Amino acid sequence: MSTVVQLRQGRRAQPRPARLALLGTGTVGSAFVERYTRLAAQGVPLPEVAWLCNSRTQVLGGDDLPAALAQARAAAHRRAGFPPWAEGESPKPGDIIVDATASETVADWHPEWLTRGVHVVTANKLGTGGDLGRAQAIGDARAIGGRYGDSATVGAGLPLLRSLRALIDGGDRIHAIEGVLSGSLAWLFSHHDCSRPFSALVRAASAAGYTEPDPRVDLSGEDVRRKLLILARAAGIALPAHEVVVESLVPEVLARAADADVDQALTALDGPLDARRVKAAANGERLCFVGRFDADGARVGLRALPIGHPLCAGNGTDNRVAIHSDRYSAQPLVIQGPGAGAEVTAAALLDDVLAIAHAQADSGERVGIL
Ligand SMILES: NC(=O)C1=CN([C@@H]2O[C@H](COP(=O)(O)OP(=O)(O)OC[C@H]3O[C@@H](n4cnc5c(N)ncnc54)[C@H](O)[C@@H]3O)[C@@H](O)[C@H]2O)C=CC1
Ligand SMILES: N[C@@H](CC=O)C(=O)O
Repeated sequence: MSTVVQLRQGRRAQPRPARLALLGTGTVGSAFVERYTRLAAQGVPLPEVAWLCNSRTQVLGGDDLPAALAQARAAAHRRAGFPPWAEGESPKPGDIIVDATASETVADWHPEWLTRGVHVVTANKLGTGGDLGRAQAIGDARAIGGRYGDSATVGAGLPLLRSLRALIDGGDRIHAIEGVLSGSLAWLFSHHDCSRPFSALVRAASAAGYTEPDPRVDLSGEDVRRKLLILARAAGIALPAHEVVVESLVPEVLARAADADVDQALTALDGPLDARRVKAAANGERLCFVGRFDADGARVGLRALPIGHPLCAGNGTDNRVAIHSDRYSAQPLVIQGPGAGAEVTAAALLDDVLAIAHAQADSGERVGIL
């Protein structure tokens, strides 16, 4: 074999390093950068962060990620136009998009990126927890294209989706899933003793990074609906969003408030929820926000449960979820642990990034080592 042929073959075999783009530099995106920086300093091999983007700007990653993050977060508000990441270089097959936004626009891109062989790792639940058509497009695209890391979308990385998929891969059918799926609502109802207004607790949960960017998404049951849809669809049930019966906690005046007025309008929660708390306590019950699907349908709402009820056993932001399947029919498989917070969510995103990087290395695909 001539030297030229050897050189050409050598070049072809050399994979281009995978690059990572972080979309979203808010609570979760910032925790992602913090954890990434810490892991990199520990010598964990990670794909290079090439870009950081938010709704206002796109900046290059480079060697000093915290500085790039600060630059992105300081960018001025922009009124209109394409999202900044849509105006720059397109990701290539093997690159990894980390979606730490709550954006419908970004979720709409998930199937497109996957089809192009770009991997998607997401904390944004709208991809598979929103419109059924989009969730199915993601399912089709991940079967032929990039990998989809969704650990952060349910339980903020608790091994829920992973366990569910392992049961299904092992031949089990899923009969029902029921549980406390909202970390912020779990925290709120475990702290709600009427000594402080419920609205003050909501502000505290928001400041701690447990709520969605708009806390009404949690309080309306919408966030739990999304998680229930993600679980049901992962179990093979093509459940449309409108078939989940949702009991919202949001009074009309809060639901209609403009974004700037939400904080003030939160006080509309105080009277009705104090009344429900007092009634439940008088009956020896505790308030729990529960989601459930089974053969009879799917339902999300606030329930008053006996204090010793297994779903009431968690603390703080704990999610507690029971999976009933063929092998777990007499007693369900129960998974419990912190289900909200920027650090656990960022850890779940990085777990998925690392799993993709390892799979790339194993299969000889593009792999980037920092
Ligand atoms: N806080 C938690 O415990 C958990 C949060 N999540 C999810 O993480 C996601 C992010 O939440 P937070 O960080 O609290 O939100 P945030 O509001 O603090 O940050 C959102 C970021 O997305 C950016 N963004 C919005 N539209 C964009 C677009 N079109 N293109 C690029 N960037 C865009 C914003 O500029 C901002 O930087 C949400 O989808 C949430 O549901 C998931 C699991 C747990
Ligand atoms: N707002 C969510 C955060 C995690 O998904 C919750 O309260 O559980």
